Amino acid sequence: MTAAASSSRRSAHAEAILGPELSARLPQTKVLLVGAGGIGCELLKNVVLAGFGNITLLDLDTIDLSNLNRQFLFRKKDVKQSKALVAAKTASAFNPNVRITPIHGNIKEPQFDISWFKQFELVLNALDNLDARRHVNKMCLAAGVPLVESGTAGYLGQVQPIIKDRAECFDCVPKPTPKSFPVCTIRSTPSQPIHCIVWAKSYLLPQLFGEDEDAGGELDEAEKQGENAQEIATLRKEALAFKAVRAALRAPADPSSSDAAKAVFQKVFRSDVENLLSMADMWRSREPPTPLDFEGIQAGTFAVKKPGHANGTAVNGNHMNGAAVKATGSAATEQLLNGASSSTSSSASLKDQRALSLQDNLEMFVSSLNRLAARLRSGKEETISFDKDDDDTLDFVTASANLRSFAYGISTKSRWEVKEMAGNIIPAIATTNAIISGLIVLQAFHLLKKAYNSLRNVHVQFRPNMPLSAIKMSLPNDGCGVCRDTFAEVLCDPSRATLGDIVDGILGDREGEGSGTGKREVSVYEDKRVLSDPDWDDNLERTLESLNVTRGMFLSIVDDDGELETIQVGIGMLPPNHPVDESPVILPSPLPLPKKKVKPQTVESTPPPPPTGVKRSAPDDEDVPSAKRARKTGGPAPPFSPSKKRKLDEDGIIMVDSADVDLEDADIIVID
Ligand SMILES: Nc1ncnc2c1ncn2[C@@H]1O[C@H](COP(=O)(O)OP(=O)(O)OP(=O)(O)O)[C@@H](O)[C@H]1O
Ligand SMILES: [Zn+2]
Repeated sequence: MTAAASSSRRSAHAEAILGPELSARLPQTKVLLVGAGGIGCELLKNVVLAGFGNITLLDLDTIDLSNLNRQFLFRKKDVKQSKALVAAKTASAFNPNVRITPIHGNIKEPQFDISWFKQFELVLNALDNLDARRHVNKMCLAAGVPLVESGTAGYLGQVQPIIKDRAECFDCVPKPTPKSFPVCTIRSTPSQPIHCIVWAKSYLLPQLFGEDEDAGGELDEAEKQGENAQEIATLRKEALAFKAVRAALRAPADPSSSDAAKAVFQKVFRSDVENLLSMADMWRSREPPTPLDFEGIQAGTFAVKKPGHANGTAVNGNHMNGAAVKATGSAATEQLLNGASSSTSSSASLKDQRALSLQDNLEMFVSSLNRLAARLRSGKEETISFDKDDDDTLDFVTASANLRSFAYGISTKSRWEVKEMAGNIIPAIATTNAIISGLIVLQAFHLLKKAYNSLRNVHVQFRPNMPLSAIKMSLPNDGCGVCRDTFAEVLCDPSRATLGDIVDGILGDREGEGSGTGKREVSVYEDKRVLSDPDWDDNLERTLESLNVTRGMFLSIVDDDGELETIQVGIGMLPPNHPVDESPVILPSPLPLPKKKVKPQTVESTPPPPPTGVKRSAPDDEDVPSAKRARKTGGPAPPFSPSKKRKLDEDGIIMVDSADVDLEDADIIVID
């Protein structure tokens, strides 16, 4: 058979389904796939077999052994190789006519700017995190390229076509916080195993093995600002106590000694619990905790009441909302006998899945703490953070969480369960990825054909009588702070172009037809940094480079009267042949003309203009004076020190300050 005949037989089915026009276009259609993981591998196979001929595949990661159960373009020999490169190589063999360009990189890198995105007719996302999804959403809006967004979490999945001005963008609907726990639930009144696990992973472990934070300075500041003095005194006492145990963990010691472990134990499972117990009000309507006794547990003479039943938990996966999805946690671990050795049911024979007794947990606590301390003492690591695949940290979190559960009468979890919960693991299901990848391609066809009425938001759901639901597209949210902006691109040399060149250039003089909106009162931001406002123009004469504004970033020009849409100016690079003696700025033509805002209230993103006042000037000694004026967020100080709170936020676990939250209600873990 000739090559031509084989090729026409290969595409016969696709042609029959897609029709001659679309199938003739596909070999030339340039498509970008972002992510070569669970969805990405399936999707790449689909787009190659559907007949797309020019595919760019981008992923920042290398192949892990654990990917092989569902990422079928990879084999064992490929472990540690670039996902993009291996996937491209494997899938190229499915069609000799396809050109796949793999890129091993992060989609947020500056070279992937608006101009770069503009080369594609279509972008398909197969990502696993909100941050990257938000970024691609914005870049596609700015570049005017349609996007198909997707995500799966266990049995659930979603596909969302996004096209500027015609359908909601990824940010039109605020995403629910993945998980949120009131700080005091984690800190003082845990009632579920997950509360103890979060405490061990995101509070205790960083306190002992994370960066040494000068809580003192922050507390001084909080005191000056009139925060509750008693609370600050308690926090100060606690910070000092932690300083002492941190020092003990780092001091040279006999590796077989359990002194440091005992000191930590006495502090967190005894003194802190006793302190809490002394606040009688707290325990009027809930069971008081029991301080634990180190020697008593070791000797088998110490007993706590039997733990109650815990509910299943919620964990967070790569569902596109970043929302937690309820996973049916295994039944509450068996009621444990105090100090007795573990039960030996058949399922418990697997080492990681057995239920751990109080004694087992104490042993694991001491040994893991000593192992972690030895790592610090060896000088190879300065800090240690949680990693589900790091046995020492997993043991420590399992044991600490379970000991806390014992103190609070909560059921405990096996090491296996803790790994799943602390590592935010939802078992990925290859079939869901396959269904979603098929649906992505169907939506991609609608976009290519401009069959906008056929576009659908599709959900794969856990409902046997209706596993798929397809919803007509909603129009963009007028309050969306992302897709309601007006986008433009400026090509410039950041070392020569000033902020004023860009802002004045984009606003234009308004004398000629289509020449911008003219001079008006605006504030300029880069992300959350204020670079100028009507009363503060010092930065306008500075170069973008000196303001740390570089390729790939956006300058947001916000109308101070709040009447016109914000202009988002993407910073791109001058063409290589641009003469050096010419202006270092190429403005878009025509200049962007932002529309009147429908509603002044934005959902999120673009920060509101700061309050204007007297003219301020930037202090001379500051490199980027504007950074100082970044928006302030956050309410009253949480019981964690502010920097600790930030840490927890970054960790993906949001602590809600619960001063005015009803505890019973707030205990609910948010799920999508
Ligand atoms: N900013 C980014 N730039 C490029 N690729 C990204 C970015 N963020 C995530 N990815 C890629 O998106 C893919 C998502 O795939 P998936 O959800 O299957 O995750 P995974 O890392 O392969 O699996 P698991 O998290 O279960 O180990 C990953 O391969 C990841 O490397
Ligand atoms: Zn939007």
